[in-house]
Amino acid sequence: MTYSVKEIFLTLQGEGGQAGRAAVFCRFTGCNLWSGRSEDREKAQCQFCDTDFIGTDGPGGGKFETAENLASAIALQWPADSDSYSHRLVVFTGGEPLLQLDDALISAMHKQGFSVAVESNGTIAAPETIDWVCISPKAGTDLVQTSGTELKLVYPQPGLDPASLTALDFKHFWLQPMDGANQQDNIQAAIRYCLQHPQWGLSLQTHKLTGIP
Ligand SMILES: C[S@@+](CC[C@H](N)C(=O)[O-])C[C@H]1O[C@@H](n2cnc3c(N)ncnc32)[C@H](O)[C@@H]1O
Ligand SMILES: Nc1nc2[nH]cc(C(=O)O)c2c(=O)[nH]1
Ligand code: SF4
Ligand SMILES: [Mg+2]
Repeated sequence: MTYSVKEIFLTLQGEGGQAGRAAVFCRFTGCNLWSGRSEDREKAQCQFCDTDFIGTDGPGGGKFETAENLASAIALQWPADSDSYSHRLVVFTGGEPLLQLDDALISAMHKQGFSVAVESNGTIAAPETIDWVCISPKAGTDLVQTSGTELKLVYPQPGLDPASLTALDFKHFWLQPMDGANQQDNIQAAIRYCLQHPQWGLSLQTHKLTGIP
């Protein structure tokens, strides 16, 4: 299949349980919960997105005809230093990566020596061979992927109480303050919630604090 990619870049994972780790990010084009156009935001199922995932015009973006071609483009971003080989990590995100991430691409990344992580909204089942599954549920949508490595809830979301998620099969539970107009209030609210509900930890978007991509 042909993969549509907005951008590919090396950075530090900014969020969740792998925050601080070097990773190549592959951001796929397109999402099933929003068109990505500002004029459609009010009627979208997900209205707080902080990301441009339209088109293939970002750094390293484009159309990739095969899994092997895309895997090679991702691997080229990793530092050449041989000591770093065992730490190879790719994070597939978007947009919604599970619209495109398939067994062929996961397998091609494993052949290149990469651990494979995904950031998904949980409305599409994740292939079982993914090494690190981060699910970030969205209010008013059907959660299909109810297990994984970490559940990262953008907080607060009217209509989605964290307590309704705590019985799901995840190793880690994070509250990530919603970025936007009320960010400072949202950070304080998330801190208060974590203090009272210790199953939850705080996930700050550290790449925004440091100004890296
Ligand atoms: C842009 S999304 C792409 C992956 C996938 N579509 C999803 O929603 O999980 C990457 C991460 O950013 C989070 N996110 C998006 N907008 C945000 C915002 N305004 N504040 C905090 N986190 C946000 C998402 O919940 C998700 O965990
Ligand atoms: N540094 C960095 N970490 C991230 N973790 C999740 C991201 C995403 O947009 O999916 C993201 C991102 O865009 N940048
Ligand atoms: S589901 Fe993810 S990519 Fe899609 S609009 Fe929401 S935050 Fe953005
Ligand atoms: Mg992001």
